[in-house]
Amino acid sequence: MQSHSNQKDTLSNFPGIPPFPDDVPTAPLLRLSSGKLLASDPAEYERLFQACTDLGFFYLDLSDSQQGMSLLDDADNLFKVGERLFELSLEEKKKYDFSAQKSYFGYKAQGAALVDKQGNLDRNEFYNVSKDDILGVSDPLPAPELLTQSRAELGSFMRGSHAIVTLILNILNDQLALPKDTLSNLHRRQAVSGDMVRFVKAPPQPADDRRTALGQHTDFGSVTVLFNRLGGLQVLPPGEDAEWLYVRPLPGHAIVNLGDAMVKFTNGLFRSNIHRVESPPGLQAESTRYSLVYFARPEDSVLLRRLEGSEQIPAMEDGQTEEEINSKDWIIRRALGRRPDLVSEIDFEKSAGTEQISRRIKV
Ligand SMILES: O=C(O)CCC(=O)C(=O)O
Ligand SMILES: [Fe+2]
Repeated sequence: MQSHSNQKDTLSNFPGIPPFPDDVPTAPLLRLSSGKLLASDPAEYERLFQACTDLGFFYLDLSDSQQGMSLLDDADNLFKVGERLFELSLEEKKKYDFSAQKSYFGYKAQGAALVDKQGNLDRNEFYNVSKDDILGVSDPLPAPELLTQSRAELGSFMRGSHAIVTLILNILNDQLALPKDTLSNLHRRQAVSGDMVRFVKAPPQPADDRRTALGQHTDFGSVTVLFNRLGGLQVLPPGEDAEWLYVRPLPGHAIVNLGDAMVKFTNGLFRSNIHRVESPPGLQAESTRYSLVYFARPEDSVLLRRLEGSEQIPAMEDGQTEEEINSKDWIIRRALGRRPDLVSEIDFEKSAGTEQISRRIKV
């Protein structure tokens, strides 16, 4: 179905953006096709399962299905909204920082979070928009006028992203031979959850002082759908001597990764890969980096524990215990635990996710 010229288009750079360099090490992510997954192609199902067990990160080609194309259009619209959103004054944006109320939605200024144990601060700003707010599952939070005007675009992007997440969950459910709809029933679109869109902006860094913009972490939830144009995202593959590798942004594709919840549900069968954001490589370092993310998380009350009902999910080992924590508490602990303005003494271990499992290093 895909012509060669189409393949070439998807590999070229984004228009108007300096090229991603050819001489930096990049991660060998599998490229999956949304068209084939939607058409229930068994080989593509198998590749999805592989990607989720090996790396927990993959590209999803959205240019080869109607549903994918429409999500790409929605993402384009929101990139424009994101640029305008961060142009608002810091004073205005800070009105929407709700972290003091233990909410992870709203604004986070640059430098509000630690990137490492040495105390270095982050170099990007976020704005998190709740899916429940936009889709009418919960009451709307106060928001800048621009976001109020963009509710239709946000809703369309959220529905499109949630549909892709549900497709992925249903295929994984099938591959694991879990009882029908086990995974999707933990992620119902109209149920209360931490699902959200994140707008990210990282300004260019001074040439003599380029540092980590977003510290290494695993995502907290289930499935993340990420749109990048400039490089800078890096992943740490499994293993003792692993080195950080860039993820090259591809036009027409989303970057999809699994989060901690999927590791817990499958007792470590699926991976939630450690990643971070550095200054963009090569000529791209001079540009402002924007990204757009949809985070799907389990519904708030879901316990993050091994699922019953699949022979493929490893049994608990003798002496292995599971913490009793639900999705909502997990997200708050992880998300706000590294904010010096909120926590008097930061405990990196306490706010950690599944990094240790992700590294796949036997101790
Ligand atoms: O900006 C990016 O490319 C990645 C952001 C990210 O990893 C996150 O927000 O969790
Ligand atoms: Fe992330």
